[in-house]
Amino acid sequence: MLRSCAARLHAVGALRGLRGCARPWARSSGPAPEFFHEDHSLPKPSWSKDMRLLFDQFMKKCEDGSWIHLPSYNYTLFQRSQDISAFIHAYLPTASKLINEEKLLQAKIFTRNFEDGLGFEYVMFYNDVEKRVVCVFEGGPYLQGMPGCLHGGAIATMIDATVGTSAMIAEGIVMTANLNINFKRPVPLCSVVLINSQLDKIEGRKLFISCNVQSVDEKTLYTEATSLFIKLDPEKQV
Ligand SMILES: CCCCCCCCCCCCCC(=O)SCCNC(=O)CCNC(=O)[C@H](O)C(C)(C)COP(=O)(O)OP(=O)(O)OC[C@H]1O[C@@H](n2cnc3c(N)ncnc32)[C@H](O)[C@@H]1OP(=O)(O)O
Repeated sequence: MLRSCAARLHAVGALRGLRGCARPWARSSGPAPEFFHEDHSLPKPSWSKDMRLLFDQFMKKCEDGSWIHLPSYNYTLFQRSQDISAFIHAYLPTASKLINEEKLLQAKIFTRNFEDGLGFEYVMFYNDVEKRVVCVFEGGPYLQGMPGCLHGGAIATMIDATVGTSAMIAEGIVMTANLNINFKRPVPLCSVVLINSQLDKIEGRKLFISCNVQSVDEKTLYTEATSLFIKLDPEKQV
C-alpha cells in the first residue's frame, strides 16, 4: 500500500514538473494557481468501445496499486506569467530571448486541443516496478496521412508523449534529444492501439527508453522506436 501511494505521488509529482529539481522558477508567492482543470484521460462519449474496454481493463489493474492511471490536462505546466518566465529563464535561457511571454499564457498541450473524438484520444497508465508507461491511443479522423491511415507525425507525437511521460516520471524536467522510429505497418485511422514504453537505462543525465506500437490483439506490430531524453541542467545554458 505504501509503495503504491509513493508511486502515485512520484508519478503525479513528476508530471507536474515538481520532482527531481529544486524548482528555481517558483519564486512568486501567493496561492497556487488553478492550472489543472478537466482530466482529459477519463472516458468520453466519443471514445470507441475498444478504447473504453481497455480503459476498464487497466483501471482494474490499478486496483492493487501495481498500475497507476495518469491524469492529463490541456494546459501547460504554468498559468501564471512569472512562473513560466522564471522556468524558461532557469532551464532554457537561450530560447527565452526569442519567446513571446504574453503568447505563452495561451499555450496548451499540443495533443489535447482537438474536439473530442477528432484528434488524439489517449490515456496512459504507469507501472512503477516495471518502469513502464502504456498509452491506449485512438487517432481520430483529423490525423489522417495516407488515405485511411494515421499520419506518421501523429504516431511520432504520441510515441514522444509516451516515452516523454516515462522520462518525466523518472527524472523530472527532461527533453527529447533523439527519437528513432521504424514504421513497420500502417496504423488504420480511428483504430485503437497500445503504445508500450520501457525505461531501459539511466546513465547520468541520459535516459534511454524504448517503445512499440501494437494492435489491441497484439497480433500486429505497427511501430518500434528508441529514444534518448536528457535531464535538463539549470546550470547549463541550453
Ligand atoms: C501536467 C502537465 C504535464 C504535461 C507533460 C506531458 C508529458 C508529455 C511529454 C512530451 C514530451 C515532449 C518532449 C519534447 O517535445 S522536447 C522538444 C524536442 N526536443 C528539443 O527541442 C531538444 C533540443 N535539444 C536540446 O535542447 C539539447 O540538445 C539537450 C537539452 C537535449 C541536450 O543538451 P545539453 O547541453 O543539456 O546536453 P549535452 O549536449 O551536454 O549532452 C549530454 C549528453 O547527452 C548526449 N547527447 C545529447 N544529445 C544527443 C543526441 N541527440 N544523440 C545522442 N546523444 C546525445 C551527449 O553526447 C552527452 O553525452 P555524454 O558525453 O555525457 O556521454
